[in-house]
Amino acid sequence: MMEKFLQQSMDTDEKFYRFEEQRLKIEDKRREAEHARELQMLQMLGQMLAGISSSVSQRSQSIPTSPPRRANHRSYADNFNYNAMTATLSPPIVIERSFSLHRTHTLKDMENIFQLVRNVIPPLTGKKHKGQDGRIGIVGGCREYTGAPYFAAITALKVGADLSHVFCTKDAATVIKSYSPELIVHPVLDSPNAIHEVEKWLPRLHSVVIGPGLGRDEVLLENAKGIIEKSKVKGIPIIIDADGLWLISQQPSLIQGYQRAILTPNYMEFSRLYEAMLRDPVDSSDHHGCVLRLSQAMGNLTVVQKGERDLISDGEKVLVCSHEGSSRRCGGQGDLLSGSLGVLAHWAFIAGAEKTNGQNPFLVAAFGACSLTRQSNHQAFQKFGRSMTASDMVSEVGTAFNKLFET
Ligand SMILES: NC(=O)C1=CN([C@@H]2O[C@H](COP(=O)(O)OP(=O)(O)OC[C@H]3O[C@@H](n4cnc5c(N)ncnc54)[C@H](OP(=O)(O)O)[C@@H]3O)[C@@H](O)[C@H]2O)[C@@H](O)CC1
Ligand SMILES: Nc1ncnc2c1ncn2[C@@H]1O[C@H](COP(=O)(O)OP(=O)(O)OP(=O)(O)O)[C@@H](O)[C@H]1O
Repeated sequence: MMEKFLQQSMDTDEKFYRFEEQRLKIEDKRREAEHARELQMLQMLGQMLAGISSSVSQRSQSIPTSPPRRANHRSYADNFNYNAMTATLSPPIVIERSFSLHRTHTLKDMENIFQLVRNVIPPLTGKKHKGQDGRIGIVGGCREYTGAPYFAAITALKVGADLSHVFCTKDAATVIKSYSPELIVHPVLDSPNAIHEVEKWLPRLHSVVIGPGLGRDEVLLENAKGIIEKSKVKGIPIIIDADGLWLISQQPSLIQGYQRAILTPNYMEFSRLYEAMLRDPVDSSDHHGCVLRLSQAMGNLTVVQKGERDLISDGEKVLVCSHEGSSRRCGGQGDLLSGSLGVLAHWAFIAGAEKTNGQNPFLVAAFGACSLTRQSNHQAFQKFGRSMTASDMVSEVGTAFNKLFET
């Protein structure tokens, strides 16, 4: 009886995967045709620009053979130099399906990227001092939203950062402190010299996460803008989430071309950004193309489009993370993602090209953070089902991390 049931279940699986494989092949063909069309248009555009001015013509001639220049991933203090033009016209478009629905490829490709994530995790040794494995700053937290910055900051610690700072409004600070004695909370975000107060800490921070629970108050958004500008000058990796993305959709040039930034939009935030940058609505039949185009339009910075499947792109590749989570969609899950990404982005950034096998470290970090969030969700859902909350996910981060990256 049991054998028959298992056989039937395997047959059904087999049929499903065969069907999915066919569907993916058709989808790939359609995308290839679309990319060929895009390349043709880009070439025409390059020719048109060549005729406009000599300086533009020099740039457009060099573009077809050279991919966008990457920021040096080794030192935060290095000067940053990026030519936004190269992103708009960059031709090397490679779609990488890291997690296709075809079983054999799925496991192999997923495993390869997991291995890269494992490579960048710093070893725990007796030789380090406090702070060396990560000092992360979260900019957000106002009267309405105190949970979001807490979730991001505590997740950063649970992933393995040594210190987690929250820069929030005065109102929010006591509340956030009361959630956790582990967090360092600065009640400065609505003070008259907020930017300066945060800037003082920047030399000691390895990455900043801007936006969880920031709200949309004009003064707070203006202060967040100043903090982004100061962080850019210092070359610090910046993760922008939630209301930080609202700010970027109003003023994309604030982060455009800064390749040490990672944007983590949910469905709504992605649509807003896409429309602001591409002047077109999102094409719901081509999610890969949309995330690729948004990343290119932003100057090849890393974009993580969260959803049923997370799509991660740096304008050259698209990674897909469909690691099993659950159907429970309680608020706060994106905050866990941005907090864990703060740490992983720092680790991947300093790890060096040999550890990431030459891959963009921020793609590797984003894949790690998405998988970890989904795994935490999965484990918490197994225990609590419909009553699961973001706090339950936070409790699972440690075991989820061990399961994915340390076994
Ligand atoms: N405990 C706390 O403190 C928490 C605080 N948080 C903080 O809240 C702040 C605001 O963040 P946000 O994401 O709610 O704002 P926003 O972008 O306006 O989106 C809302 C609109 O988008 C829509 N919508 C969303 N997803 C969609 C989808 N997949 N598909 C389709 N539609 C979708 C949805 O539409 P609706 O379903 O209501 O019609 C809704 O209208 C921010 O600071 C954040 O950090 C949270 O982190 C949670 C925990
Ligand atoms: N339909 C889905 N199925 C499975 N996982 C999902 C689904 N939608 C989102 N997720 C996962 O949940 C996490 C957070 O995504 P979500 O879209 O909820 O972010 P958010 O709206 O910014 O969250 P927050 O409530 O913190 O603001 C991501 O890791 C994403 O992969």
